[in-house]
Amino acid sequence: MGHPEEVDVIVCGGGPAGCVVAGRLAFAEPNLKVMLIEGGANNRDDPWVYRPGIYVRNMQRDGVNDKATFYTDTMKSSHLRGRQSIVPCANILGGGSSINFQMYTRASASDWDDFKTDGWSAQDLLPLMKRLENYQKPSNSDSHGYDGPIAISNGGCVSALAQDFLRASDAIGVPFSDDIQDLDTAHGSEIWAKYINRETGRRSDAATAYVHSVMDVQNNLFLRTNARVSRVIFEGNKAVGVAYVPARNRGHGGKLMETIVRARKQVVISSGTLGTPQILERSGVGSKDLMQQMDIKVVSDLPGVGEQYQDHYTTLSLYRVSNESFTLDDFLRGDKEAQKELFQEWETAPHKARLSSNAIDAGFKIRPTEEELKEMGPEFNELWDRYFKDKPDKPVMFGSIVSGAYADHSLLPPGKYVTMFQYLEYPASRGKIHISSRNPYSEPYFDSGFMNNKADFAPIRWSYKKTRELARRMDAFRGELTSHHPHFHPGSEAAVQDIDIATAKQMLPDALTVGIHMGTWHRPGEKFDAAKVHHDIKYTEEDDKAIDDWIADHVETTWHSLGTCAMKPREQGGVVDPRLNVFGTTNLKVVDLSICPDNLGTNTYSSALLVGEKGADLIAEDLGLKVRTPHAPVPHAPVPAGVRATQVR
Ligand SMILES: Cc1cc2nc3c(=O)[nH]c(=O)nc-3n(C[C@H](O)[C@H](O)[C@H](O)COP(=O)(O)OP(=O)(O)OC[C@H]3O[C@@H](n4cnc5c(N)ncnc54)[C@H](O)[C@@H]3O)c2cc1C
Repeated sequence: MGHPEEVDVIVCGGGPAGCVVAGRLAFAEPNLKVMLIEGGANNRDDPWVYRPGIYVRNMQRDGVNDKATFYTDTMKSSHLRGRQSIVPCANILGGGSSINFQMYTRASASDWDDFKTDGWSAQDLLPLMKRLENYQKPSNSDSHGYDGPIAISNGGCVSALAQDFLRASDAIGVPFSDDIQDLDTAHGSEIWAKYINRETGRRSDAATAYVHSVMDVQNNLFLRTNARVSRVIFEGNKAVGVAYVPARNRGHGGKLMETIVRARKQVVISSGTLGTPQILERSGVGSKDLMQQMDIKVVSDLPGVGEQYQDHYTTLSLYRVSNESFTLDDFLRGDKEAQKELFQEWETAPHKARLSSNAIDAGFKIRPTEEELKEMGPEFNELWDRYFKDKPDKPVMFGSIVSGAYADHSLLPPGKYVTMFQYLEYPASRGKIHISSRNPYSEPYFDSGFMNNKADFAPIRWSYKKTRELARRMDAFRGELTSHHPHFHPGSEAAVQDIDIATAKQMLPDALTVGIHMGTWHRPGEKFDAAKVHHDIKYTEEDDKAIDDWIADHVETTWHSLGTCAMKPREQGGVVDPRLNVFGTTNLKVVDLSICPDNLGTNTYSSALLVGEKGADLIAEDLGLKVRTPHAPVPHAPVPAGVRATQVR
């Protein structure tokens, strides 16, 4: 069917927030014509999307996999010791939810309250948090929902390493809980839940849940993919449509091939934290000075557009584990037998296959003790007093274990690994993104801002030590992979201990070099025994400096971008009002994570969905409609009516 040239509502960008808005509005009123325009490809029934265990492939950057766009810092950063950071974000229908790691967590109640915006407190948003969930885990918390389109479960399997992690967590003072996503708990560990449907084994992405579901039963939702929105069309200050170009710039004699679609009622920008400010600026909404430099007519002078970029910061350390452990390493490094076994398992019984998991089975949220705070320096302590002290529901760091190396396996020695992820949840550093030209194919000016506030070093240093202590107390622990740890002085107590001799001999029984001695180059590791680990490693000032250098050299995005079009008063640099209207315009809203005025301590898919649900309600209200629940049936994943998903079998 051809596409209409005029519709009622246009949604630009098919990430989680955009899919929720488009799907909810179209389902609310079959006579309302809604168009969703997405820059990437359609994700429908793509096995490289819906099989949960293959997600790391989405981070390949080989020119064939185009499911992600890679934003690189324009300038080298002195805060990263002269390095440029890279932030991949989604370029596919479903946005981040089609390529992300599927880790389910939620923001703390105080995160929403800290927005200090009418209608956006945690209490206001709780019904919407429930509305979006099909929670498939047992829980004592009353904060989850059971009839929504997004499935949350433990996936098809939970590895034994997760239990090992949880026991070791307890040993370092982080207690186990059955649900730390209750909006309150800030110090505890759990079996980490996943956006995977327990009944089908499939990834629970936002396009399948909100868009394909509606397109299966109605014909008022028009989907345009591989189409990049270049700008919003205004009549005066009123948004009346958008122009888009083909996603790939394939010549056309140097001319822009723009197609224009008109919107009778509303234009919604949902192109994500890094995409949305670029569309606004190309449309004349942004800093007046920048518009004038780019020769763009100013529609609304909003200097806050593209500013206050935030993320969470990841460092990761790799540990060796016993040869008996199940990890994804052989599968990931391309071992034919391992791949055949796991893919076949998926084909026969996807709901209980090892691939219907992300292999990230356990994790924790942590806050420092009074003693630990003393070690964390004046910059972090000042932030602590101002930001964390009186908000006991805010964790400082998350940690999680991956059963396998999250790394390029061609660069690793053979063997089995676990990855300890350390995530800084509320960095004090800030970055920015702005267009460098009015041409939609031009690279923007991007400054991730990573580590540009010194307060961010101490909590990452602290959590590196914590996860290291945890790893050493796991029964499966067999050493630390030298290349993925700080470079401590070889004489220091903190010096990294690589694989132990017993495990190395088991792994390579015929090798002539296992155990050779060449001083600090090669030294056989002592046989390891977790039961003998009773004290924490003591770090010197020099060791701490080695950790800080390692952080500057390696810290990267957690792919949780937010904040570049903040919902706050215009005079404070705000871009949208509490109803998500863009200041100085009419019929134009922004609905995605760019609207967050402050950080959210969570893996952000849940928050993007929530912002989408809130945006859908606000637009429905503007149009005199009401969102219908339950939503249209999700393809492959029917939710039996009236029975809690946790009780269905
Ligand atoms: C690699 C990765 C791993 C992650 N892991 C997790 C995880 O495990 N758990 C979790 O909770 N969260 C995770 N996240 C974060 C989560 O997926 C995001 O926070 C969420 O997707 C943000 O939603 P959004 O709607 O704001 O924007 P996005 O998901 O960024 O969606 C924006 C959409 O707009 C499109 N777009 C951009 N520009 C244009 C344009 N000009 N025209 C048309 N379309 C455009 C993009 O292609 C994209 O589809 C991860 C994200 C990534 C990238």
